[in-house]
Amino acid sequence: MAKIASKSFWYKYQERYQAIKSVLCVGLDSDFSQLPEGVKNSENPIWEFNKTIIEATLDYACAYKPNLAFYLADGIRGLDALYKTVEFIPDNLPVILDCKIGDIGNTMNAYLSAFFAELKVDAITLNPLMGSDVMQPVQDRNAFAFVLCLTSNPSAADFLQEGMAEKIANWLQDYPKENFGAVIGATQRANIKTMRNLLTGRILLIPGIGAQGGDLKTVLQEAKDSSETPNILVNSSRSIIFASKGKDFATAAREEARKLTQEMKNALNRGSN
Ligand SMILES: O=C(O)c1cc(=O)[nH]c(=O)n1[C@@H]1O[C@H](COP(=O)(O)O)[C@@H](O)[C@H]1O
Repeated sequence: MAKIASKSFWYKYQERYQAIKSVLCVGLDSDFSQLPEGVKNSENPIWEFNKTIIEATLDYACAYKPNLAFYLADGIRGLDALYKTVEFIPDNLPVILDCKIGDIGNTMNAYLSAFFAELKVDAITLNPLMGSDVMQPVQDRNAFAFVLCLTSNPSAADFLQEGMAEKIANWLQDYPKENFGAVIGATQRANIKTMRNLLTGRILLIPGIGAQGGDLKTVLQEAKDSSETPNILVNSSRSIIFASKGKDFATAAREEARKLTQEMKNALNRGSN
């Protein structure tokens, strides 16, 4: 099995953070139905939109996270947009494909070939419900996955009550931090600190601020690691990319990314004083 040759997600994240001190992950949830009217008539609307959004937000992004669902929903054209998007993002910015996969070994290997060898993303999101079968192929390739641990949706409480989130966090301790991070939803306010303590040294991907209502300052205070790097990525999708649906969508996205990055820097600095 070919190992991932390029610099791994873990190192790309650390270097990008040190270079621009931003923990912002721009979510490319480029839902065709939500695109500005002016873009919808182009040959490949999602690609045209993404290119403009990436150019507008590049200075503030620590990482990008396209969500596979929105590309599949636009058929072959959407997949073409996804390939073009991943290729367009500069190599020093890590790309996380949000695909939430988790399956038996040979199926996992097919997914991993598709995403790491063909599409060439730096990391994926992974659903651990099937057990360790889903983790080993990632580690064997020296790839990187964010394991769903405590999600941002309302029904995540079902798993919390069963102690699943803590179980997954404890289970992760047997796997290298260079290969596995964890997803912790920003809406899980009461549990973020506990999860961070169980996941020391690991990169946490935190979705759920903005449109889903998670509180940015609390999240940053509780989720940041005690090391030199906060080891967090705070994802925002709709509130950035659809900040405006008019002709000014690129400047509106840039302004939203700038504002969020500044708010995050302030909150992180305040915590360290
Ligand atoms: O894995 C994810 O990224 C994810 C996990 C989770 O618990 N909650 C969650 O919202 N997400 C994803 O994060 C993004 C959130 O988008 P916004 O609510 O528009 O910022 C979407 O792509 C979701 O699929």
